[in-house]
Amino acid sequence: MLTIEQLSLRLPHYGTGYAAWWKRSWATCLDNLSLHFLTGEVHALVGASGAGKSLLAYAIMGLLPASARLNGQLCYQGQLLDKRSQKTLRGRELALIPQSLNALDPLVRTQRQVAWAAERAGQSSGSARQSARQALDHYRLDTRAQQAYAHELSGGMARRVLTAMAHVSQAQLVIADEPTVGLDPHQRQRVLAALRDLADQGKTVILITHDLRHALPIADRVTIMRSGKLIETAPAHAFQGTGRSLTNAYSQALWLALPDNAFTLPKPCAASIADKAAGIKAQQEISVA
Ligand SMILES: Nc1ncnc2c1ncn2[C@@H]1O[C@H](COP(=O)(O)OP(=O)(O)OP(=O)(O)O)[C@@H](O)[C@H]1O
Ligand code: NI
Repeated sequence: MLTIEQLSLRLPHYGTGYAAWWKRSWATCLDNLSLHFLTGEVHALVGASGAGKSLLAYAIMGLLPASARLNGQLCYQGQLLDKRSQKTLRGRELALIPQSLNALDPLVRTQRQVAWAAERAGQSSGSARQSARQALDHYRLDTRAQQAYAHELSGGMARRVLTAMAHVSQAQLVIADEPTVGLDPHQRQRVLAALRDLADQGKTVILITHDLRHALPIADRVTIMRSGKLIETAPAHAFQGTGRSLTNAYSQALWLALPDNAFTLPKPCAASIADKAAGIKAQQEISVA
């Protein structure tokens, strides 16, 4: 349903220090990515902080900064996805549940915000109000939460409001950027279940996370990213045992570095020791972050 072909992204980057602040160079933030997302799947994008996950989401949504230099091609339902079509499809066919909860308007009550999302997708104001109520009920937000302002919601509730907005937009492609950050296990479970539910209804869900453990229970496939590059795409069930079905040492290391898997660590062979060490370090950095 969405195909990415040889996508590269460069962003301007300014020197530091008195002598160099005005010098502009270009940083390659996404490096020649090719990837295909299927209808009805939860596809997890997993990688450490700075891997390029959010930038890939912005590239798909057409929300990159004006200075961005993008090469390569995006195709949605067989049609070229360019700036113009992204603008038309955003909020209708394509929805982003953003990483920052600041995306909620602090001055508007929950139900009204969700109704606006439905109106943007083409519903009349009456039916938008009804869709908003239904969606918020569906995500188990009670009447009090539906009438609350953003600052009165818990992190988990706010994520479910953002998910309800994606739900009423009827989007076929939903990208959830780090939806589990800062949530307790119960809230996290609810948010992940809501995303799985969207995929089971035939939508495509891209789940961006730095935590493989959160992705695996609901993902069909997992793509590992590192420093703007795609490392490996594998079915979620490949992440088991000693990770032998994974083809890349970094993916294996990410899997084996999870706390519950530490005891299965095999004696690393000389050729992969460096990459495994890097992977474990990345995982530790992630855990600290
Ligand atoms: N507007 C920007 N201008 C220049 N560089 C940027 C910009 N946005 C992001 N970057 C750089 O691109 C790289 C990838 O950023 P991105 O936000 O996509 O990472 P991420 O994988 O989503 O990380 P996180 O898990 O921390 O959200 C980082 O090194 C970041 O510093
Ligand atoms: Ni991000």
